[in-house]
Amino acid sequence: MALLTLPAVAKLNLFLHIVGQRADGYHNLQTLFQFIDFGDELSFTLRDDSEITLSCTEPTLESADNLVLQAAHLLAQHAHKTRPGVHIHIHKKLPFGGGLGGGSSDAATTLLALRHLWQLPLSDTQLAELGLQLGADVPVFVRGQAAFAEGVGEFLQPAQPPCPWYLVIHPGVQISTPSIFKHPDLPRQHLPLNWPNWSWENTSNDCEALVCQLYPEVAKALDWLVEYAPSRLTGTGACIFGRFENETDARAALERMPAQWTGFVARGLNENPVCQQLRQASTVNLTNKTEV
Ligand SMILES: C[C@](O)(CO)[C@H](O)COP(=O)(O)OP(=O)(O)OC[C@H]1O[C@@H](n2ccc(N)nc2=O)[C@H](O)[C@@H]1O
Ligand SMILES: Nc1ncnc2c1ncn2[C@@H]1O[C@H](COP(=O)(O)OP(=O)(O)OP(=O)(O)O)[C@@H](O)[C@H]1O
Repeated sequence: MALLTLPAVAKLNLFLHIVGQRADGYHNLQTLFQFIDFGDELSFTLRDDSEITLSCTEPTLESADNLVLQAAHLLAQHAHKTRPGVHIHIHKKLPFGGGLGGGSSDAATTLLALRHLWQLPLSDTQLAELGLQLGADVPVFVRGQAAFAEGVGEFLQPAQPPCPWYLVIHPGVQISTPSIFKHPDLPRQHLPLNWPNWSWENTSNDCEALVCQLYPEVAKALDWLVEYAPSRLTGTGACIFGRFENETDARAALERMPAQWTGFVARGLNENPVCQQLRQASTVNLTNKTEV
């Protein structure tokens, strides 16, 4: 029986400005992160030995470089030697390489779940610092609040953007984040904005023009979606999202979406639901292995 079953939701970058580049090649960003109520699901079952094992509905992700295994092994370095082992199962629903932060969210949910199950005295700040070693998007999922982020994503200020309905479309291409950040034509000198003075109109995603040029299918999907709602690329793509005032309009657009793309409707969230669920789970009697 799964001891804990927890969500690992997606994020959107409501805007993404590249304001410079560090000496090590990483880019300094200004971005606004919001979660959406759609994502993967992770189940954690304690084992009788000390092994950490993984299964996934997507067989190609069942490997040692899965961010979930990396997160678990990283956290194990901070646990007592007698900590129990754990089997983690990922029910993958998020497209990978989609700019939705699926791998990062899975890693963050793993860090939060294992801190809870292994009862580790690590603060959110310490956990977010560990998460940053796994990926630039992990800290915001660990801290669990919609946020304006600077640096590579580690300097976070909580934010409360409006929570509209979104139609998220995957145009069927996979885009590697490093390939976009390495591209010579990527604009890297956006003038820093003075947070919290932002609006949809005075912001953008600086990767969007380049991604549309390199991947015509993304451009085609954006041209289609923008007829229904203000629309934008998330992260380095390939997913795009349109902002709707209500669910009915978002679902009506989804119904008309050309069949070659996949899409889903989701609500914006300013709190990562895994944090809410773990607060409730803290009352669970671990010795009885109660299911949550
Ligand atoms: C584009 C975003 O999704 C925006 O939220 C993130 O910044 C990307 O986060 P991520 O997928 O967790 O990316 P990481 O695994 O940390 O980095 C992948 C690669 O992208 C490049 N990279 C990433 C983030 C950043 N601020 N500058 C970069 O240049 C680096 O070459 C890095 O090796
Ligand atoms: N648990 C995981 N889920 C998805 N991808 C994973 C996972 N662990 C490792 N990866 C690897 O990470 C790559 C990027 O996946 P991910 O879903 O995080 O991309 P993304 O949505 O573009 O993220 P971002 O917005 O952070 O760039 C995948 O191609 C895959 O090889």
